[in-house]
Amino acid sequence: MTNTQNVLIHPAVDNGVKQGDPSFSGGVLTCHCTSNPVKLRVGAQTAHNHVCGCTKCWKPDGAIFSQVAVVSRDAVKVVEQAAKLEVVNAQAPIQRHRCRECGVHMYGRIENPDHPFYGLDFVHTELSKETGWSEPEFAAFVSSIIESGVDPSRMDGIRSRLRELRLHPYDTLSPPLMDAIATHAAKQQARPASPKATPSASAAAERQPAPTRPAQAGGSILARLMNKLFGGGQR
Ligand SMILES: N[C@@H](CCC(=O)N[C@@H](CS)C(=O)NCC(=O)O)C(=O)O
Ligand SMILES: [Zn+2]
Repeated sequence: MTNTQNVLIHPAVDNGVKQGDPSFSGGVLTCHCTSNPVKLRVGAQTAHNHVCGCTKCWKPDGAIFSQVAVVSRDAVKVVEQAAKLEVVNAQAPIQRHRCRECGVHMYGRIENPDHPFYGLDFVHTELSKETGWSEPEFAAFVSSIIESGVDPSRMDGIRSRLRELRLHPYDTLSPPLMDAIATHAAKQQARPASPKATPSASAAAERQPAPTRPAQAGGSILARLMNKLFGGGQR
């Protein structure tokens, strides 16, 4: 059995995941500057909170995962020191606004209205003193921690620890989020997500070799959408 002792994920979960309060309605996130910190008011409960192993999400010192949740962009407002914020990468699908002094990411915004998650901002609720934020539910982009320098031999222990914490490890996003992305892709393709085959059509399909799709520049619509969603490796 894999030893999960001494496996640290993120300070918010290392001592057990603390359940959120469904009636919680928001709070203020503060950057790490000791003077004139940036403050962000998030006026709603978050959703889809998770730990993320990707190299792009902000992590506190020493953590191998970030903790990140989504909230409606309408609920997010910078209330102090907005001038200290800069966008990490304006080309990335998620435009992460960080404090240029302490480096903490205050919020990530999707500006592309065609993105499946348009309308949602990404926030790190550990930056708030308030308790009751929605709890992390799963672990995303787990294999990506190797890109940050984690030795691949540690992956079994890390995945076991995540399971112990009931943060199911996925190498992309959770099934509900991947389903939302695929549903968006299917709609963009202007065909129903689950076309109903008539009995005669499916019998005919069994007799016929599978039709080959015309080659599309950049691959399938889902592949292109995934590229648009997660970017092409730029930081
Ligand atoms: N393996 C890549 C994965 C990066 C990635 O796709 N991150 C996801 C989860 S945060 C994403 O949505 N990226 C979009 C973006 O960074 O704008 C890495 O670790 O850098
Ligand atoms: Zn991430």
